[in-house]
Amino acid sequence: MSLWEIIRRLYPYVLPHRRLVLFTLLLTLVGSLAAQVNPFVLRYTVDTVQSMLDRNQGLRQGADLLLLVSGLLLGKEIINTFIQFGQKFYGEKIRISVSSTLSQDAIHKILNYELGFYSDSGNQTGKLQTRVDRGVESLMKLVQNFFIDILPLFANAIVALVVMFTANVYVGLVAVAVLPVYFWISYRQADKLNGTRRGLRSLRELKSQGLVNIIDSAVVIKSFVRETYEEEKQGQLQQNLQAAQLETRKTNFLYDGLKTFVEQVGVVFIIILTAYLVLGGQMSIGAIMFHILLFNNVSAPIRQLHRIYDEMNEALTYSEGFFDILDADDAVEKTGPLLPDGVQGTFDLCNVDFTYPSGIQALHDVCLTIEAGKTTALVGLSGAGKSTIINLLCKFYAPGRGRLLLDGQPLAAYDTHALRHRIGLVLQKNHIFKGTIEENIRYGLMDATLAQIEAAARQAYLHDQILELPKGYQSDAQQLSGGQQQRIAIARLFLKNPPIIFLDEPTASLDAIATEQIKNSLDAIKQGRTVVIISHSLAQIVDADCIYVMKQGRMVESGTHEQLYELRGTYREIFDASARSLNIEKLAKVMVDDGDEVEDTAG
Ligand SMILES: Nc1ncnc2c1ncn2[C@@H]1O[C@H](COP(=O)(O)OP(=O)(O)OP(=O)(O)O)[C@@H](O)[C@H]1O
Repeated sequence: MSLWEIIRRLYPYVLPHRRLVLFTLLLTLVGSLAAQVNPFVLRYTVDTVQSMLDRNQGLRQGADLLLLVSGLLLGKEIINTFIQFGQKFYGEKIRISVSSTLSQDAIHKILNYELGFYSDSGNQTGKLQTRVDRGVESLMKLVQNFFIDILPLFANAIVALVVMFTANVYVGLVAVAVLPVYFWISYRQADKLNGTRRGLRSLRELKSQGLVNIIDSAVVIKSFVRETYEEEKQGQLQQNLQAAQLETRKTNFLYDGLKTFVEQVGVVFIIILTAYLVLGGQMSIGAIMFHILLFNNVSAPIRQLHRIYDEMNEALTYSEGFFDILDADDAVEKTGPLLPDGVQGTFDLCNVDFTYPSGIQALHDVCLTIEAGKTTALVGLSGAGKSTIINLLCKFYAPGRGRLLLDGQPLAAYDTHALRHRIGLVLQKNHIFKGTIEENIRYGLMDATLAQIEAAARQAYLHDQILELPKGYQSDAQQLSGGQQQRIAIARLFLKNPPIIFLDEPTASLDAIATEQIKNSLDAIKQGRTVVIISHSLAQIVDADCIYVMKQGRMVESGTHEQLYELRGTYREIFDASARSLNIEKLAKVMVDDGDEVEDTAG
């Protein structure tokens, strides 16, 4: 991305603040004129003092001059303080507003992209976060630099150069002659730092990620007694970091020294030239001070050049990744005009193929019908493609080939948000947001009353457990156990009360008692609704109106439990394996013996 392109992209963001920008520019102009006051005042002072000395005048006659000079310099400083405050404050104001609009735009876009966008290798959670943070940060540095550094410093330099040329063309030429050398050294410095800084940055990221990983995997590290191994890994990183830090410092010291040398050579030339002109009677003695101070105004911005160049490079590097996020228009979720208000909930998949963006083909020529108002179960071994079907039914992804219909209409033709309002989804692992239990359940219906939230929690068999917590519904939801968090997800479903329900292993992380309670609750909510359930637990699926059996992305069998059992195919294989893993024979025997005992006692 070129600098021009960045300016073009930032323009609409800065445009709403045009008055502020104009005001800041005006302040910059006044500031750059004020910056030239010192050289003029000092030249006047030196020349006047010189002429007073020539006339044998002393301190008494010079008092007025001192008063005037002090007044001028202090007055200028007071004005300068206000100007600098204005420049920095308004520059910062523009920067902060532009940065929050940019971040908000990125969030808006990301929220509206389809799921495939997140699973793209460049957009995985951490990477996306880094791209947004780095992009906004580097662009903002550019905006900030422009108003706070680049603009004021360069305005000062240009005004100072003009004054120098007006005073004497040769002096102006000496000042200009130093600039290319200065530019070249700064360019070399920035170029060299660019490489080392990038290395330094990635090492810092690795280091901080390393610490996060240690905390996340503390249990595994400790249980395998790998503390020394992890410490050595971090130690190596630390050493690389130290080397990179030292290299950056070394480069800076070297080039800064060179620049100071060139600047001083410039000062020496200006002193020699001005002294020559003074001795030749072409200038007053005050011109020496005058030219040195003006040259200082010219070289000040160039001293910052490598930093400005460096930050510009950073903006060029990171802004591309950031604007790519804003520009991913083809990833925006597709929607249609059809409102699903009266939908019955009959889904038809005909010859559906589906491949994830990563290239994994999860479904091959799948045909199935999910009947409205009935419970359909999807059964199959891990990775068979069951969750993928739910992903397609929720419109998280679109099928690659084949037809996907809802009530006879293509699913793609439905309004995506309206459709999702009618769907309730409970997964094996549901996200619990940072916040209270009440806030987390409320996610199912944002304007629910506390009574409705409590009722939903009761249906999910969570209410009594919440009341036992010291802060009740205000407790931190992320501190709950896995099973309790699962019940929050189920409470959300009860609160949302949708006509279509997709359950993907809804009771996987619950204990036996909770599983039974939730099963009873879900059985109640299932009545009259379209339900698709995925479960490895037989108890959850044997009652289903229709069971589809999947194997390696293909639909291999379908029917009721009894029909599939008799078929002696894949379903029967899974069923028998489940029965064996549950040790059903022994459990049944215990239950029969227990029953006999009860009968004996009764008899
Ligand atoms: N987001 C994704 N990106 C890429 N591939 C995926 C994604 N989700 C699933 N897959 C792949 O698609 C295939 C089917 O996965 P799916 O989750 O649908 O299986 P499943 O039958 O639900 O399995 P399980 O019972 O373990 O949940 C697997 O090979 C899986 O690796």
